[in-house]
Amino acid sequence: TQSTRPQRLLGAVQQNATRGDPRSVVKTIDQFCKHKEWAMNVGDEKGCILDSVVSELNPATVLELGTYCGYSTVRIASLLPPHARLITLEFNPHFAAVARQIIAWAGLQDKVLLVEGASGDWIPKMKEQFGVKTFDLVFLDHWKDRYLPDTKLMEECGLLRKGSVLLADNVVCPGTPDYLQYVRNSPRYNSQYFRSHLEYTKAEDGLEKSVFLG
Ligand SMILES: Nc1ncnc2c1ncn2CCOCCNC(=O)c1cc(-c2ccc(F)cc2)cc(O)c1O
Ligand SMILES: [Mg+2]
Repeated sequence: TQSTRPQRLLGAVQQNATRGDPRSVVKTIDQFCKHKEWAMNVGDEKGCILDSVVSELNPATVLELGTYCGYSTVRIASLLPPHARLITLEFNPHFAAVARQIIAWAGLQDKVLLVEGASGDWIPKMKEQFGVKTFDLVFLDHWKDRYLPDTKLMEECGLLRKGSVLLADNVVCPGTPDYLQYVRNSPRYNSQYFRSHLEYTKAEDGLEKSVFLG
């Protein structure tokens, strides 16, 4: 049977990256996507912005919506303090299977809980299922039309506290206009746009960082 792009990406990691070395996993994926096949990882340019937000925040509890192959999962988890935890939700079981192996190759499986399913189903169950109180950081990188409803759902479920940070990928390309309008106009958020480029291309894209004010 034909291999899929995520499987080819996993193969590249297993052949070229050093086990237990997150930076080499990240570098290998970026090389693959620049020189072999484009894939929808946040990429190295936006990835550096992600790294700086994570490092500045030093979060104890992180939620990632949309794991894909685990590229941003590895970037985030590699910067977390020892007892911090990252919960990442992936809808597509095939993507999840590849991501588990990439996260394990990076040696980060003890910091990461990968949950398969739709964000809308899991967000209301976070507290009871995983003992989460609130998230210090949420990285939104899943279906672009789910950013706004899931943000409202997180508010309603009491998963955000004063100072919680939402960091959203692709707010320009593919674009999340309803989400942007909400976080930029709501008195409950302080929002800031970090201009960048769509991963591995020259097209404009960026990350929106929104601090929940409670
Ligand atoms: N737990 C969950 N609950 C609900 N839904 C979920 C989920 N987990 C996953 N999903 C489903 C969607 O996951 C992937 C979403 N990401 C993208 O679609 C994406 C697309 C591009 C892109 C593509 C083509 C272009 F031409 C230009 C840009 C770039 C990006 O950086 C992207 O992130
Ligand atoms: Mg993205």
